[in-house]
Amino acid sequence: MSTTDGANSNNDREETMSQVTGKQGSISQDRSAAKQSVATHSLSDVASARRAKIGQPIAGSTGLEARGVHAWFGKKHVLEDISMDFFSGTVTALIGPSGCGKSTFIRILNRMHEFIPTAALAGQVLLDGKDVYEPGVDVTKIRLRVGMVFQKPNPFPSMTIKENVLSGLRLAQIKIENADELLESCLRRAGLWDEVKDRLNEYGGALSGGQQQRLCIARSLAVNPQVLLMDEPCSALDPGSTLRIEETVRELSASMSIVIVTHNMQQAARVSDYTGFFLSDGGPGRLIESGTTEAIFTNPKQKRTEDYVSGRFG
Ligand SMILES: Nc1ncnc2c1ncn2[C@@H]1O[C@H](COP(=O)(O)OP(=O)(O)OP(=O)(O)O)[C@@H](O)[C@H]1O
Repeated sequence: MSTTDGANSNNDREETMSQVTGKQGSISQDRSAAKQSVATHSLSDVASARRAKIGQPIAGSTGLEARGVHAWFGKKHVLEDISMDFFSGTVTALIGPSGCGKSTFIRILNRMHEFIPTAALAGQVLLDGKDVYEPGVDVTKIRLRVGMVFQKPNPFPSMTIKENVLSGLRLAQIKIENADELLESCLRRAGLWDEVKDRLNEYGGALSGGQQQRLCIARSLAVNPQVLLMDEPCSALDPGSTLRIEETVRELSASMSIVIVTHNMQQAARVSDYTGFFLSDGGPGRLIESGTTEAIFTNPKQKRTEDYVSGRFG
């Protein structure tokens, strides 16, 4: 189908949005005004959008901001000039074809990129206005405030369910008064309590894949993160477990900022408030467009975004 045919193109976009959300999308008939520059949403846009939906933003937190981020592996430039805002109380999906730098970008957000010996970066990542890459910043504290859930569930196999949830506290040498209360609250927030409350001393490895992933989410929650980064958290899971994790993401987003990398357009549309579309045209990955998820799926400014969300490539 021709992508330059306006009528067909609009029909395709309407179809895409109704496929991914079950709703009819409203399509702008005129794309001539589309800007060629990268669109980013400001913290105030995010805040006001979210305020309208769920009330006041979380006190004491201004969120996470990436400013002009570049990344390299050795001499290979893999990310170019990425700026995005992630406000508390919102979910942002990062989408784009394989290899465009989504995982590298979220690893930069909690200083995991520097684990790789050839990795380098430029730019700023601000957490509540302070650069996490400033000299003297305690990296362990950043990783406690900005937690991460990976593609493959990775509970500690030789630890019980209870030990897994509380393991982050032990590693960070945080002492707490009432471990059992915290254990229950984390497992409840991760949507796993009812399934494991009578099995807390069994090994984490005895759980199903979906349960293991929710155990990993509970483990992240125990150290009370402000931001949760999720790198394709459902790609190894069946559809039922995927929906359960998506419900958990929506529930958790009331109290933190969540950034989720996903190849699943339906998932991006179901769980996120904002979406960023990344693309590499052979060179470094760039943020082609970001905005509200509804705008990205129903009325993208860039043709490449439209082509990607319509499944024409990637
Ligand atoms: N450890 C590494 N060493 C060298 N190059 C790497 C390394 N990790 C990633 N890259 C390269 O960096 C680029 C971005 O990779 P990245 O994994 O961030 O992309 P992605 O969009 O998350 O891909 P996918 O959707 O397949 O997970 C790719 O060209 C990849 O080959």
